[in-house]
Amino acid sequence: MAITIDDSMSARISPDCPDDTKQLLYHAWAHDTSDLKRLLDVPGKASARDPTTGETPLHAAIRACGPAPRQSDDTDAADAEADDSVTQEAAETVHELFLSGAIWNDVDSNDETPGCVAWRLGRKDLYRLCLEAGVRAELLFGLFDGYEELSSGSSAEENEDDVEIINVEDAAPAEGENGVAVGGKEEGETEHDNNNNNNNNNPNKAPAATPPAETQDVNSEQYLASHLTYDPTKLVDDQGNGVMMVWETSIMRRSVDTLLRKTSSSPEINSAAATPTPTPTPTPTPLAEGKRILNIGFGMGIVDRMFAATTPARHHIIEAHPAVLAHIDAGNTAFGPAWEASGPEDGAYKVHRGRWQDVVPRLLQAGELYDAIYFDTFGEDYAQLKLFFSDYVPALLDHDGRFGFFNGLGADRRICYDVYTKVVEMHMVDVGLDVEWEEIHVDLQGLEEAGKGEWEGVRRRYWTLDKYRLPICTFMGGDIC
Ligand SMILES: C[S@@+](CC[C@H](N)C(=O)[O-])C[C@H]1O[C@@H](n2cnc3c(N)ncnc32)[C@H](O)[C@@H]1O
Repeated sequence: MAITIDDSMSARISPDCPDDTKQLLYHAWAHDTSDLKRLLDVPGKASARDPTTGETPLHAAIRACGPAPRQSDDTDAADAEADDSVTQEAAETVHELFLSGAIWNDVDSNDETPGCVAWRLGRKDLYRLCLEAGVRAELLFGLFDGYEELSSGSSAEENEDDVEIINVEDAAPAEGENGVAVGGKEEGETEHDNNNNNNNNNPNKAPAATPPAETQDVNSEQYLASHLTYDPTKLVDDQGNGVMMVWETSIMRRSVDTLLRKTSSSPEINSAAATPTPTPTPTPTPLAEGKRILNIGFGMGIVDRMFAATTPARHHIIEAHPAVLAHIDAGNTAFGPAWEASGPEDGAYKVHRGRWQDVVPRLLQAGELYDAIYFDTFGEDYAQLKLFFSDYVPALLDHDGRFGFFNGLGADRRICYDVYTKVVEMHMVDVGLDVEWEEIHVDLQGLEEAGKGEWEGVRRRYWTLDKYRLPICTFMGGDIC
């Protein structure tokens, strides 16, 4: 059920808001940039917040614009001009706030970041400013080696104890943005201890926007020591975290099709990731057989069953969790000893036991090279995915091969998903990889509400978006067709 949000000033700036914060919010709301600048004289002020509503100056500046007028032939030219001028003023205020260290992904009491407000109101230019700030902040965190994972922030109540906000300008010669890991998990010792309490270190299964207070970290070590439960529709750990769910089957299908398709037969590849366009359902494409395939993360074996059906020349699977390996050993899957023995030569079909971080160097040493690599782990942060595609993909992938990964980065919130898309693109370029995004529709029926439908028995709704951006990564100058 859609929640109605009251965007009025009286609803957002509470009577008990401290005076200095009130002044900031009023000036931001009025787009009074020059006076606001005067008030932003102390680091941290740009991210002050109303203790009741969580309103920050960024929220106020964006919210004050109201909904964007609908474009129609009857739009009054004078009204359109007036609106342009408001947007322009708001953009200046937002820009100034970012320069002064405003945090792009603080959430208010409606569980909205400033970017979420901009999107809801149809203020695309302001949304873009928030997106760009998020990308800069995340790249900056990367330079500091500070990835934990993109976080969509936490609720205002969780931030009541905010004490100090450090402006990253003090720490690095950047553009004055606050460093914040966007999309995910817990943060290190930064101001975002206060903002990003989403503790799910898993780029694949991204955290929910506002985790329950009892949410605990999911880290790789704990995950790999946890008890797992398989049922016909999902694999969950002993905290109830969804490791893999059957609703993702269509995403696995498209991933395999994209990695192994012989020719590009659909027009749906869309590299303008942050401004996606709807894509038609593709016609089935013929898949290449006899390829050399590496899949990291067995889970429910969904993607491996699809890979296996193409009769690969090599099919290597890396899996680290003892319970998943025991599930395979117990004969519950088609990937036991008989499958391993069925390969075209010794060792061609194999489940490599252990963490990919330990197994992959051995594969490299053995001179393995693959045509298709898929990466979908659990309990790991973005830094691990980045490490994999930066340090290992260039050595493991044949020159015209394709690499893909489960793209759940920041998938609990549109802006985090968009920020991650850009960040991944930039990091891939750094290592000579090109990424194109195929946008596919996700049927959200049964996925709408936490704890219900598909999410019954799963503690966090890690997917909320109706579009999945499927990455297709190739070497630059290569041909994805
Ligand atoms: C999301 S599931 C993979 C689902 C799979 N794509 C499918 O189609 O069913 C993630 C898997 O990665 C495994 N995993 C997590 N960390 C790993 C690591 N460091 N090395 C290898 N496997 C890992 C988990 O145990 C789990 O089986």
